[in-house]
Amino acid sequence: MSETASTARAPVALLPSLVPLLHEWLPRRRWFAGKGRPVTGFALVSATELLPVDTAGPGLLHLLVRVQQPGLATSGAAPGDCYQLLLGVRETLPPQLAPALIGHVAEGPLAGRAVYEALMDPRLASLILERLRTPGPIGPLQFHRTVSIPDGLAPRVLDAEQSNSSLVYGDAYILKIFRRIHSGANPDLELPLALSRAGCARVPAPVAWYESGAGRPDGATLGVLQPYLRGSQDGWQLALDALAAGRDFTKEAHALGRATAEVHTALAAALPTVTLARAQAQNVAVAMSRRLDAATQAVPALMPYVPGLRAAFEAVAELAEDGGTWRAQRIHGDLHLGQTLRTPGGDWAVIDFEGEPTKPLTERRRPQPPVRDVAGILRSFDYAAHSHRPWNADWAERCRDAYCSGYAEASGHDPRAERALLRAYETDKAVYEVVYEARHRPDWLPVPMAAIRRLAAQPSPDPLT
Ligand SMILES: Nc1ncnc2c1ncn2[C@@H]1O[C@H](COP(=O)(O)OP(=O)(O)O)[C@@H](O)[C@H]1O
Ligand SMILES: O=P(O)(O)O[C@H]1O[C@H](CO)[C@@H](O[C@H]2O[C@H](CO)[C@@H](O)[C@H](O)[C@H]2O)[C@H](O)[C@H]1O
Repeated sequence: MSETASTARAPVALLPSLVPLLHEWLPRRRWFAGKGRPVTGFALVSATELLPVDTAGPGLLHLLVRVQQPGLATSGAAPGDCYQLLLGVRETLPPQLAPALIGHVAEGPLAGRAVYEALMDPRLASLILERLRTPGPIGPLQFHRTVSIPDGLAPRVLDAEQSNSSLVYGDAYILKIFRRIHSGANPDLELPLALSRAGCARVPAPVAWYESGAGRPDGATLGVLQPYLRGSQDGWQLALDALAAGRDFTKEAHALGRATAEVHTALAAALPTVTLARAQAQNVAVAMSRRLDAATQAVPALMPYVPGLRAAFEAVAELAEDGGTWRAQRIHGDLHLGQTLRTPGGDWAVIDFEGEPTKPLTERRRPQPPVRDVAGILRSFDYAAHSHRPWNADWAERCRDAYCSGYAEASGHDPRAERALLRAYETDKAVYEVVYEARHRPDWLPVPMAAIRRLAAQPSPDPLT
C-alpha cells in the first residue's frame, strides 16, 4: 500500500501556522487537563510526518506539543503539559470528515489546507496500525510489536468520553493513544507487559506499542495496542443493571475479588515489592492528611468532617510508630468498577493501569499497599448503590463483603484484616472523589459526601489492627 511509505522529516516550520488552530481546538478536548487557565503558547517537542503532508492526498502529522499556561507546574526543566496530537492534512476535506475539522491553515507552506483529527479518518487510522504492524524507527518515534498482526482490520474510533483516545481495529484490537505525555514508561504498558510475561490472563496483553526517545530519560510511551475483548461489559454498568433489576451482585463481586487478587499476586511476583516500615508508613499518612487539607480548601463542605477523617490517617501513623509494617508492591492505582470488564465467558478482566493521571509518573510507579486498590472497588460499590434510588446500603455492603472474601480466598490475605489501612485508603479516596466531583460532576457530589459523613463518624480503628 503506497501510504505506508513514510518520511521522518521534522516539519518544525509548520508549527507557527498551526498555532491559531490549536489555540481554539485543543483546550476544548475532553483529555485537555489544563481547562480553566488560558493557553499562552505552544512549544514543539517533536514533529514527524507519518505520511507526507505536502501532497494533494491526506497527510499524517504526529506532533508532541508542550502547552504553556500560567501557573502550570513544571515537569523537569520544561514548563507546561505535553500532548500527543495526530493531525490529518488535506487539500479538501470530504463531507464525511467535516466533524473532524480543526481548521484551515491561513499561511505558510500549508496555506489553505484543512487540518483535522486524524483518528476519525479511516485511511489515516489504518496507517497507524500499519506502522505498528511493521515495527522500527520513524524519526524520533519507535514502533514495537510482540506478535504478527493481521492487516486490513477496519478502524473505528471509540466515542466514549475518556482521558485518552482509543481506536478499535476490526473488533480484534484496541489502540490506546495517550494524550497527556509524561517522560518515562507508562504503567499502562509496563504492568500489562509484566503481567503477560508472568502468565496472568486477567489483563489483555500488549501486542504492540510506540514510544518517543526510546531509552532516553525523556523517552515516553505514546500508544499501546492490545486485544479487544469483544462483547465484554464494564463492571460499573453491570452493577447498575443489577441494582435496577433488584438483583444480587455478590457472585460477581466475589469473582472480581478473586480476579483482583490474582492480578496483585502476579504483580508482586513479577516486580519488586518492599516493606513499608515506620518512616514510609508515616509518610503515607502525612500525604493523606495533606491531601485532606488541600481538598478542604477546594471544597469547604468537608470542613466539619476533618477531625473524624484525620483520625483514620492518624491511626495508620500510630500503628507505624508502634512498629506496624505493610507490604507494598506495584498496584493498579486507580481501580474502580469502570476499569473492569466481564467477558461473554463470564471472566473478569482489569484494564487501564495508568494510575491516577493527575499524579506524576514517579509517584504512580512507586510500590503501594495493595489494599489501596481494594479500597477503590469498595468505594465503587458504594457509588453504585448511591446512584440508584432508593439508596440500597445493604446491597453495597453485601458486595463489599463478597469482594473481600473472594480476594482473601485467592490471595491468602483478607483486606479486612488490615482495617486501619483499608479505612485510611477508603477515606483518602472519598476525599479525592469529593474534589473530583466538585470539579467535574457537581450533581454527583452527594455520593462521596455521604461516604465522608459515614467515614468521619466511625470510631477510630482499633490500633492493634
Ligand atoms: N481490551 C479492551 N477490550 C474491550 N474494551 C476495552 C478494552 N480496553 C479498553 N476498553 C474500552 O475502552 C474504554 C476506555 O479505555 P481506558 O483504558 O479506560 O481508557 P482511558 O484511559 O481513556 O479512560 C473502556 O472503558 C472500555 O470500555
Ligand atoms: O476513569 P478515570 O481514570 O477517568 O477516573 C475518574 O473518573 C471516574 C468517573 O468516571 C471517577 O470514579 C468515580 O465515579 C465512578 C462512577 O462513575 C465510581 O465507580 C468510582 O468508584 C468513583 O471513584 C474517578 O474517581 C476519577 O478518577
